[in-house]
Amino acid sequence: MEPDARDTIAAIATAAGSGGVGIVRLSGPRARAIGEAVCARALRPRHAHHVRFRDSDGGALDDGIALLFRAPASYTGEDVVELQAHGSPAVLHALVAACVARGARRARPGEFSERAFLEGRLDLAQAEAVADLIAAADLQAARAARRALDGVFSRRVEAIAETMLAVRVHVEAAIDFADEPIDTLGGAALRTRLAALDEALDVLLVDAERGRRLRDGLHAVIVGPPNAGKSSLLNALAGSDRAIVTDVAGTTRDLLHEVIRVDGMELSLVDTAGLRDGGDAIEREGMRRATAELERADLAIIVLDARDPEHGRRSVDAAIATVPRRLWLHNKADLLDAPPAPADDTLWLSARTGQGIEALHRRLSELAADRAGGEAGGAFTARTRHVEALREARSELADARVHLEHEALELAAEALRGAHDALGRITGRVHADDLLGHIFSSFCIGK
Ligand SMILES: Nc1nc2c(c(=O)[nH]1)N(C=O)[C@@H](CNc1ccc(C(=O)N[C@@H](CCC(=O)O)C(=O)O)cc1)CN2
Ligand SMILES: Nc1nc2c(ncn2[C@@H]2O[C@H](COP(=O)(O)OP(=O)(O)OP(=O)(O)O)[C@@H](O)[C@H]2O)c(=O)[nH]1
Ligand SMILES: [Mg+2]
Repeated sequence: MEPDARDTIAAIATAAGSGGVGIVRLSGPRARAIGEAVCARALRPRHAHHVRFRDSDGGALDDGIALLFRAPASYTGEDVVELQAHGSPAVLHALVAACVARGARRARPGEFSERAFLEGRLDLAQAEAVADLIAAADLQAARAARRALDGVFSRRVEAIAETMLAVRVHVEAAIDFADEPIDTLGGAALRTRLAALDEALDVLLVDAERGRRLRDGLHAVIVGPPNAGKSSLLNALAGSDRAIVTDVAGTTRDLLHEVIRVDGMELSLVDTAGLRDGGDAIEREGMRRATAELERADLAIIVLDARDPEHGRRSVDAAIATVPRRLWLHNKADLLDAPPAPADDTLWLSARTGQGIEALHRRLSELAADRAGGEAGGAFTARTRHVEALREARSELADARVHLEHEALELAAEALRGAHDALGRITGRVHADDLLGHIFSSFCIGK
């Protein structure tokens, strides 16, 4: 849409509920006219005016501060007016209604940031970082979202995309000289560049996966042999009788999800069916689901019976092979005669008496703090969508390299285009409208 064909949107920008101050924001070509009508006076750009806000009949609604930002120097890149009133929901809703009466439309969720994107003020990953910053549960996640908003992630994507483009141009040019072998057309240089691209993508993918954990928290799967106390542990951590606990081995069959907070971070926990050879059809299906769940786990919490920790170890070891982090718990420590000496990666505890649960919480806190790989690295937040796009880019790039080795230049060009598009989707250079709708509709209204 052309900027001047756009309508003017209005929404409460501050959180729901009462507060000291509440802000109604207008953005669009008529923001100034509507704002000046509500304030019954002219507004000077970037000047704080103390004014009386008026409804459409001229009645006084409140007094407050009005600000005008002229396009393009505003958050959205359009004319923006802020009406900063007392933070009463009744007053703020009436202010929005006063704007609507003068021709504004109520904004959809995320529409201010969507406009900032459409005006080129933010790219898509940065706009997503705005939402991630607002939703950040702890300071670590907030700092990382702030870096993504500053473009730390986007710049790395763009740098790779730029090299990718140069490589595409090279390959497309080589297609025009199809009779020549690629090696006379700078094939060696091309191979070097592709290898470097591959390397850069790999490094970025690792950082983006870390960024996803920063945003989404950790996903932990509780595994172990039947009857070890996995469901009891879930209940102890969740602080409720979420899962059925019995002394029958094979009680849990289906996956059971529960989310807890560890120092602000979301830790999603999944209780699973005990792993063992055999079992009935239902139990075997339960074990299959447990194993599948482990494939997307950041952390395996392994529960063993402290009296016989070797029991069931073989099935457990096989199941957790791909999980990056493990926490070994020897449960039912209350049944041991003598408490064992503490060890680094093993905790002794009792889900029944609660002994050792405190130490487990401390260990989980450390894992929460470590999830970004330490603060030093300038970590940024990322989303599953970004991680998947990077994986796709990497796999297309791998295909391109194989095609190139076989002098299949057209196929190589096609794969490179796929890789380039996948990168473009991260920053929104390449986008489908339904992708935008999907992303911005998950924002809050007024952002
Ligand atoms: N009152 C208020 N506080 C707020 C916001 C807001 O919209 N209103 N923000 C909303 O998210 C955040 C700040 N983000 C903003 C981003 C850009 C511009 C802006 O006017 N940019 C212009 C001018 C730059 C300048 O003078 O420094 C520009 O980029 O051209 C304003 C706020 C947080 N605090
Ligand atoms: N003494 C003692 N008993 C426990 C402890 N934790 C669990 N139990 C008991 O061990 C039995 C099995 O507990 P569950 O939590 O159902 O074990 P599970 O690992 O989920 O078992 P499945 O779902 O069958 O795989 C129950 O009788 C629990 O009460 C503990 O710390 N100490
Ligand atoms: Mg169970």
